[in-house]
Amino acid sequence: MLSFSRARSQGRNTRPLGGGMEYLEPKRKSNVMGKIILVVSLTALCIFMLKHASSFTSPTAFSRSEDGVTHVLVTGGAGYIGSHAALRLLKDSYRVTIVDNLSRGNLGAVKVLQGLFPEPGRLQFIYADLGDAKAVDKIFSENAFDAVMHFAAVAYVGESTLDPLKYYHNITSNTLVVLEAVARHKVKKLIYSSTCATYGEPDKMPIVEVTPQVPINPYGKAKKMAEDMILDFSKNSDMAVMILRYFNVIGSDPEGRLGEAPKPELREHGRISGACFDAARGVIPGLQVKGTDYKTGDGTCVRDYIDVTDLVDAHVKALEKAKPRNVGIYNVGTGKGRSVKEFVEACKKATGVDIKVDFLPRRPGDYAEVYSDPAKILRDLNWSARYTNLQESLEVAWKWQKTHPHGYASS
Ligand SMILES: O=c1ccn([C@@H]2O[C@H](COP(=O)(O)OP(=O)(O)O[C@H]3OC[C@@H](O)[C@H](O)[C@H]3O)[C@@H](O)[C@H]2O)c(=O)[nH]1
Repeated sequence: MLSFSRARSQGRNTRPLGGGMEYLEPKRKSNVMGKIILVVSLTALCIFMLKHASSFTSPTAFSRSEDGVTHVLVTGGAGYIGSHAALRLLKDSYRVTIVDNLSRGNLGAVKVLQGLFPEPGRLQFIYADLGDAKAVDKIFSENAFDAVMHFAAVAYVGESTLDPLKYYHNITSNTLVVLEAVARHKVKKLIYSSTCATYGEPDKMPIVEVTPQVPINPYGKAKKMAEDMILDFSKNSDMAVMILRYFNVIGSDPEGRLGEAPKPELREHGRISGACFDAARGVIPGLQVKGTDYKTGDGTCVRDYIDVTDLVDAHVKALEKAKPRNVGIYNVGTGKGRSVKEFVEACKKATGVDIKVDFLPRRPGDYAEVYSDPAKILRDLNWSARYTNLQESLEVAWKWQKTHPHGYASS
């Protein structure tokens, strides 16, 4: 049989096919013998490829874990939390497919990941909207996912009160599309990004997983609806489900590769961390603290700030420990509440900037105080937050912010 090296030495073109195989361009003017050899070689190549189909699939069709590598679909993987999760999964040798419509996420984050993991079969990015059920089904048909981590969602409490239909549609309808695809294609595991906002404003702190969920804003209500859809579906399914209720996520990759880069046009709805950094950089004149008359120690809202590195660690643990026909619901927080005023002081120290602060009336949709009891996740998944120093988490995030004044557009 004609070897590829000999073909090359004869000046003939070859190109990689993946899996260590190459496509051999036929000689233009060959004799009959040459043609026979070529046909035999290509037939042998085809048989070999069919037998080892998973190694030769195109870049838009990754395989399931038959080759020992678990394939995880990360929806919203171009976003802040999704990109950090994808990085962690890739570091842990998972195969990752990111699906994102880039409405809130950044292509720059995907490019960073592609630069870090360029090897074939590690990471693919598919630009698609989860609202497009046909496109989603095609993605599931062309790939074989072992697990889905469903991060993609709009996620600003303030915005949800101003544009509730966007939230109800994006969060519930898109989750339904994902669930239908998961069911049709028999994906074994689902890890869902839920939120402390589903609890609303409970009477008793800290919040445990059985604390009644009485959300008070459209964001929390839509997330609760999505949880309910997943729970109802899971009752007659073999799927392993983990629902993670995040508290307030901060920080960024300690190695400075990824960060939080919200869209500038959404700044008015932005989270406290983004607003603090924008104020420290001088992009906005100062930080607006929204509400000082809450029944809390200093009158500002209390939140439980969880570092994104810890959060993605919880996802990997959830993925590893998810069991068929089982649902795990976990709070992901530090167990410690900090007021907005405390947050601002920590941010001033972390950035070294004496941020100007203005005090404004309450923001609609806000609840006074939430912090988690993280005992259940420690007991079941052996997870606890390690980065619990608020200032240190903000210092790490600030480093990325300073080197990326225009977000990923700076890279
Ligand atoms: O500019 C700002 C932004 C926020 N805040 C205050 O800071 C506190 C935290 O607000 P954020 O918008 O950062 O976060 P929220 O608590 O509203 O929700 C956040 O945590 C739960 C997640 O699931 C949500 O996706 C996330 O947005 C609130 O009291 C808010 O009013 C300000 O005072 N000024």
